[in-house]
Amino acid sequence: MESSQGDDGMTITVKNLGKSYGSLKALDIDQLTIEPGHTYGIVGANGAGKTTFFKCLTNIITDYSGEIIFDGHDPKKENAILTKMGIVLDDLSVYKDYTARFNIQYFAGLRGLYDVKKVEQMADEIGLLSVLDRPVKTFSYGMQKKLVLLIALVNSAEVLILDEPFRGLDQDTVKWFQTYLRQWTKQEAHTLLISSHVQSDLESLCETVFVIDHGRIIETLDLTAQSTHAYRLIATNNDEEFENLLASEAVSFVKTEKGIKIDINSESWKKLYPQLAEHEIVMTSMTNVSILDQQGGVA
Ligand SMILES: Nc1ncnc2c1ncn2[C@@H]1O[C@H](COP(=O)(O)OP(=O)(O)OP(=O)(O)O)[C@@H](O)[C@H]1O
Repeated sequence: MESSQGDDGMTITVKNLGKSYGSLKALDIDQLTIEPGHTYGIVGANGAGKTTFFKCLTNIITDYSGEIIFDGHDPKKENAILTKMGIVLDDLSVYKDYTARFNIQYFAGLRGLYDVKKVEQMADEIGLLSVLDRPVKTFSYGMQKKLVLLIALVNSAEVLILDEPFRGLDQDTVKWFQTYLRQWTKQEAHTLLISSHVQSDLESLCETVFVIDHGRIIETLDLTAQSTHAYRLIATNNDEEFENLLASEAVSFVKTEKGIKIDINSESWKKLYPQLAEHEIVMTSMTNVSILDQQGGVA
């Protein structure tokens, strides 16, 4: 088994990972590596297997087949390795009868780390300072979400695993956490793995995105490599003529329900674009296509 030492961060390798609920195969991942110091997203439809995957990674689910290895350590046998991880799952499992401050102290104390000033400053910035001494059961969903995120962030983790971390948060708080995470991931050896149904969250935070479908990783998108492409959905006054022109000039395109998808940075499109007027083709709309909608690219 491979092993890395010191402060180089943690490599997570997944091999032949399988998890079933009764007859339902919820997870079936052949091979996947999470490199230290990188940022990863995971996308997939409801029920695709994201939470199950995160629960296996964090040892909440242990009856999986195959292996998950952290720097040569099997977390099922050596669960101390999990103290290097900060985890936020959607079920908000904290001690609800106790105060927010107790929960922060308790979970941070498990790692022997607790910087009161840092915690209070962060709590202040996200509007939790005045309620730190209230029992968590009196918190709204959003306040509880802020608390579990705060706990994950103050714990000086090397790896953050965040399942839908921004669901239920207001826009200002989402921006605060995104800014914090961007700074956090810039520090060497910090690794982020995040799921979100909001594509812009992943685009702004992740270098690599795994697409999961029925428990399988069906695609791995390199968002850094795709940044040179700029896909647009274009509608015109005469789509049929427009498509003929694109085909005759060898401009790659995909016809979708919402319009004709084109990489407007491609050389062939740049050459064709000035000719549209000659052919009496007028663009009636042009909208951005998210990178994560570009799976499979342009034909
Ligand atoms: N405890 C459980 N018992 C039985 N089936 C389960 C259980 N947990 C999850 N499943 C099933 O496993 C599959 C994967 O669920 P999972 O929660 O991992 O999906 P997800 O991608 O996180 O979905 P969502 O985006 O809706 O949160 C689904 O078909 C789900 O119904």
